[in-house]
Amino acid sequence: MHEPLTAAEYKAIAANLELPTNAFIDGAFRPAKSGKTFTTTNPATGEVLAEIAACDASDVDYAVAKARDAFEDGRWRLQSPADRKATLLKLAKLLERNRHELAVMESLDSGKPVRECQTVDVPDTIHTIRWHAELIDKLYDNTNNVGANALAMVVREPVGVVGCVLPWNFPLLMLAWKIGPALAAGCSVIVKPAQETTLTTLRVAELAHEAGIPAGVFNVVTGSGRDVGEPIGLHMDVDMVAFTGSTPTGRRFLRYAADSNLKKVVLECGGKNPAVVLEDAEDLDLVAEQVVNGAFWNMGENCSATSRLIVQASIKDELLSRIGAYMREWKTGDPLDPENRLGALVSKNHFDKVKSFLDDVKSEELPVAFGGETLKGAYIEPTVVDGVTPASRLFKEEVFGPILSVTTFENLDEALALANDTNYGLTASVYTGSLRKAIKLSREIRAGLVTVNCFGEGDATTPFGGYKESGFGGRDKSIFAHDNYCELKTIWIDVSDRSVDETIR
Ligand SMILES: NC(=O)C1=CN([C@@H]2O[C@H](COP(=O)(O)OP(=O)(O)OC[C@H]3O[C@@H](n4cnc5c(N)ncnc54)[C@H](O)[C@@H]3O)[C@@H](O)[C@H]2O)C=CC1
Ligand code: BAL
Repeated sequence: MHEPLTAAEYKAIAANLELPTNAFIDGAFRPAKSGKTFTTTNPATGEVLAEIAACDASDVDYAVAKARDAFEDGRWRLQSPADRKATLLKLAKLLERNRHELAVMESLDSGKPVRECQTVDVPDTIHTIRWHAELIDKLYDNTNNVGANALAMVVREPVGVVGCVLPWNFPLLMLAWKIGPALAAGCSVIVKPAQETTLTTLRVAELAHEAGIPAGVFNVVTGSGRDVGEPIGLHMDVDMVAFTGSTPTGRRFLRYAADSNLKKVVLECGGKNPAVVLEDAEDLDLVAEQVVNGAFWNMGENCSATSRLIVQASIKDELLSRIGAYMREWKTGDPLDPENRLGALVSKNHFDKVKSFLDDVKSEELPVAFGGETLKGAYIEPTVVDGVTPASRLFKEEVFGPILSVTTFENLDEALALANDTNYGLTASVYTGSLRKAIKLSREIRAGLVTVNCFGEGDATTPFGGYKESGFGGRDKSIFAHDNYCELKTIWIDVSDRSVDETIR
């Protein structure tokens, strides 16, 4: 069902797309109150795609008021679990019906290869919504064993109005990671997509309305971080913010919460993720394939991207030659051509940031093993840089682009020290044929997700999020994500003899 189409078929869909341009509040598309707009462009061509409503604090206030009304009157949260589940499953079906349109819209707006949008982003988005829908009527509240004199219940209640502030690298999927559990829990949401990638979020809101999610429950307020993100963060009537993006902006949300109503904050931020390859790794072809996938999937615009290859010195040359062979399969070019595995970077600004790392590589005279050049437009060749030491900016800072650094080690302790030599702690991969070493490294690397002899983000059942400056307050995905969007309430009822009516006794 999610097989890619041909380039000609994708281009035909692109030519006939109707693009949403207004915010979606209280069940309807609405322009910004100010009437202002911003331009969204296709980063692969520079072509203008649409003028989108540039909302501000007054639109946020309106959306929060509508979301609060919806929450308080219970039009969603008080529906039976079976009814909410049915509506979210209907949304999953509508996403499936519109899968080609969504894949093309995502590709045009972000520069992502349509092949990835079609085979990864859209199906994973649908699966995420479905997984959280299916969870709704399978959760039980607790009755605790507190003895004969009391009845103690611990029940989950939806946290309330949730601001979901999203990044541009996986617009559909990050939307699903937030709204899946939030809507399943019974919350109302105000989604703020990244300005670079607004289109698919608006389309999903429209489909959610068609599926039967009541007005006011799923709102999208479009605009900049300053004009929309900040007012959400500072709002006194927003109960929680779920954020994915950079660590500096994540820090701001903690400040906003401290300066307003102590709203709950869950942050999923950056990474500087190592792949540690030991000389006893059993299959170097598999390692090369996984490292290339980890480093260059989504142009490296991925918080979980493998960005530091930490390899035992004795096998470095052999591994690099196999990595080079796999890289030949990763063609860069027109995102609407399903032959291409890398598309354009998301914007000229971001291209300039990633290019600055290539400029550093040149000025530090680091050996470039593969790639290293920019291509016409916002494209950067997949690049592998050898001989990188912990002193280099490339070893320390998140690149968020297709550049992999290579550093060697001699023994396990050195490997572990290099892997942990970062302020981040999101993901790591370990490649070894020794179970003992795999367990030692996966337990001692300080990261929220460690994959052994593979690269990936787990599936819908496993939590995703980071240690250290990669995350705060909770995890995305899995039943743990559902818990983020719930408050726990204890109800303690005295059932001791003294409370029993004498006439009944
Ligand atoms: N998943 C991740 O870990 C992501 C990491 N990044 C990293 O961040 C770098 C910068 O990318 P940006 O798009 O600037 O990320 P960002 O963290 O600034 O943006 C993420 C979201 O926060 C909003 N935002 C920005 N400034 C805000 C503010 N002052 N108050 C409230 N909301 C605000 C944005 O509009 C967007 O919706 C990238 O180069 C990459 O290194 C970017 C996107 C995703
Ligand atoms: N890879 C999914 C999470 C992120 O990049 O933000």
